[in-house]
Amino acid sequence: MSASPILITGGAQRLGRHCAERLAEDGHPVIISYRRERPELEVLRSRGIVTLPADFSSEAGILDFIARLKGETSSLRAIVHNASDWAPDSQGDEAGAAFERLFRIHMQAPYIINLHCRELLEACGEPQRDIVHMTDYVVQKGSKKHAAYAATKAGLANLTLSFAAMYAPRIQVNAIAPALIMLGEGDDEAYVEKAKAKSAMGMVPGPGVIYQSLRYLLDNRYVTGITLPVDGGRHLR
Ligand SMILES: NC(=O)C1=CN([C@@H]2O[C@H](COP(=O)(O)OP(=O)(O)OC[C@H]3O[C@@H](n4cnc5c(N)ncnc54)[C@H](OP(=O)(O)O)[C@@H]3O)[C@@H](O)[C@H]2O)C=CC1
Ligand SMILES: Nc1nc2c(c(=O)[nH]1)N=C([C@H](O)[C@@H](O)CO)CN2
Repeated sequence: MSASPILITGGAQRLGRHCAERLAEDGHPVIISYRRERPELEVLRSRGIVTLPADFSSEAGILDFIARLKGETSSLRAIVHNASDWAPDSQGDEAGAAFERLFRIHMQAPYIINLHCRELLEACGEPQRDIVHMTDYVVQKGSKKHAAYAATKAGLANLTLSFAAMYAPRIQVNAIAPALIMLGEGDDEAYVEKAKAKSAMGMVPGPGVIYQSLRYLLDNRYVTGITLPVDGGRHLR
């Protein structure tokens, strides 16, 4: 029986792309979702990674993606809910719609996909099946500038507990809570120094530390319902 694919949502760039490429190098079939077509997707396709368009900002978009995913595969080894929008808080009339959009991406999409795709994970004939939620260190402390982002990631963190209890023992459900892993294109030197100083390790590690953490969860038969901090010791500062 051929191996079941691993799905990474939002896998066209940065952490998701890194993990997709490393998983493919490790011999796993990989499916990613993306929202915007771009040249980098051809590189992923050339490496045998299946790319499916998805926009999780509406329930219809979530359900449309699930239908196409089920047309692509009859089983899944794992689902990594990585898609995310680090949007700063909107002010005024925009605030409600912006909050709702982050709720859909960070909470409703993982929730509906986990419910509708349980059957794909159950159909996997391999010894282990996993769901991994990408949350964030700020779940623990909130954020003055990204309150809606932090709150919806906190909701995703709580869904980890519920789905771990619901799906045990056949499916393990865990979260990874990064802090600063990769910089954004517009980050200037002052921002970098300030951001690095927030953790005890004082560094910007890059996406390899996330793949190491994902690998740990995918390879460990006895871990479920946990959140793995990958934050350089933010709590120590
Ligand atoms: N980078 C970091 O330092 C940190 C990251 N994290 C978390 O780790 C994960 C990966 O981070 P990172 O790689 O920086 O993520 P990105 O900000 O690069 O976002 C990942 C992908 O999410 C997709 N996405 C955004 N909105 C939607 C939507 N409405 N529907 C479908 N897909 C959407 C984007 O797709 P497209 O590009 O195709 O539009 C994007 O490629 C995220 O969950 C993030 O919150 C947490 C803390 C720190
Ligand atoms: N979807 C995203 N979420 C987050 C990002 C990002 O680039 N995309 N970046 C961060 C920052 O690195 C933050 O951790 C710095 O303190 C948080 N979430």
